[in-house]
Amino acid sequence: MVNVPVFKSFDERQQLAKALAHKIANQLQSSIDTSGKASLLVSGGSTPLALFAALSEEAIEWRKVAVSLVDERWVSPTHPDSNERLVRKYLLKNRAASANFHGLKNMYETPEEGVAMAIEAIAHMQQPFDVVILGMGNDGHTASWFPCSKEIESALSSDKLLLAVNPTSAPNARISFSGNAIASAKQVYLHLHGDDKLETLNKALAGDDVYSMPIRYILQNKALAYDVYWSK
Ligand SMILES: O=C(O)[C@H](O)[C@@H](O)[C@H](O)[C@H](O)COP(=O)(O)O
Repeated sequence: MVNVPVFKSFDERQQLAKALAHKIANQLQSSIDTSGKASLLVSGGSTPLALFAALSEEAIEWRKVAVSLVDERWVSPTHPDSNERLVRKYLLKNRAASANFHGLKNMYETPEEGVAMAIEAIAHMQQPFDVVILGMGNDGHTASWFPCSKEIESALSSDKLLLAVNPTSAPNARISFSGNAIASAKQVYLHLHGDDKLETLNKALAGDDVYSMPIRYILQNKALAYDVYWSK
């Protein structure tokens, strides 16, 4: 089945946040109604904060939802750069406080040493993942698939769920779900704000080299159900 991505644009971030939160909540609840549970992977960064707040208010059976991160900076969960810290602060509150969060950071010094334990930490989440929320950098990275990293080829070809990535253009070593793991999801949302990200998206759509703009791995995947939600 070839997916025809939907592109939805909004004048206000809040409008996007409410609409996308409602859509995601409905998808999670319908998975719960069918299989008794649901799984959600979220990205970090600055874009998703309003979406997390809106999602946290959605009245679904959050105690049956497993939440983890598309990628994580290999820093303490209390560090300002931690995505776990961001999710605990902005998403896992209100009704979503009862969701089951599975962080990726563990006690190992490096993500290379910690990846096996991180895979164990998310092993019981329902797969394929029901919903994955991706952001994008203006270098065309998504997740931690950084074009500057030496691991970019394995990030997009590995059959492992998670791998360590060491970007040179962004702080912190990271751990990230692989291209295959994300592309197997039932639904992916690419969540973007601002004209700069729209310009980057159009540049990515106009070319085909996935290693220079890894977001293309998602955009070119005809079997993957992904929609783009963008606001000014
Ligand atoms: O850990 C991260 O930073 C994210 O997973 C990363 O892929 C993010 O989505 C983009 O870098 C966009 O970040 P902004 O939303 O801050 O522009």
